[in-house]
Amino acid sequence: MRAMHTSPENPMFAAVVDDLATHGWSQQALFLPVDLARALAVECRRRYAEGELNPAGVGRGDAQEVRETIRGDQIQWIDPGQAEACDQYLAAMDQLRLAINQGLFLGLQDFECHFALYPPGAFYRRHLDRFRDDDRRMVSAVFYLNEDWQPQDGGQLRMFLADGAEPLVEPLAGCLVVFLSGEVPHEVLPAGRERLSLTGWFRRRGNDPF
Ligand SMILES: O=C(O)CCC(=O)C(=O)O
Ligand SMILES: [Fe+2]
Repeated sequence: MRAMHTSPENPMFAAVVDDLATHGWSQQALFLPVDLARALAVECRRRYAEGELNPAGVGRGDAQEVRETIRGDQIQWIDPGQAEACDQYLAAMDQLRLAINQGLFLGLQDFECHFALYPPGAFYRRHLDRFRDDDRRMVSAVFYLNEDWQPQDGGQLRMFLADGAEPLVEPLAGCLVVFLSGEVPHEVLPAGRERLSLTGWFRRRGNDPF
């Protein structure tokens, strides 16, 4: 990846920070090169074909359960050192984490993220990304991997903003959406074709002394 995309001076990072501060969300149409989105899509499809993705759950810890009437995506958490494309993505997101900390003083400590694959017809009903018993998730970030996505393919992300606006985002390859996890309810509309993304959360340190 070219240095431009991970430099803290990247004007796109400044735009994300500014948008988060003023509107609670941000959309960057070409946050990372489409080549990287393509490599991530290949990696996601490979893992799906090998049976590594699992139906996503709702809730947290022992209370977690699969409920396809709420969400129908299949996910796999990613770790560093598994694939070059994933590592490039994680490096970019770490730079973004530092930029957000510099601009908004959120004290973001880490970033957790998973591949998500919505088979045709899958959706995710309106929800907030923060758990009742765990408020470490501060900022949600979704990076889309779908080339040639058409509006009639559905699968848009709809956000419900405090001012009543309900912006829709097409899940187009290279696009990043970032929003405040505890403040922006959102939903994924039914996707007419397979829809791929990387969904993640910047988290602050927990209160737990361990
Ligand atoms: O894929 C998206 O557009 C959003 C996914 C989402 O809301 C989630 O995984 O919590
Ligand atoms: Fe969400």
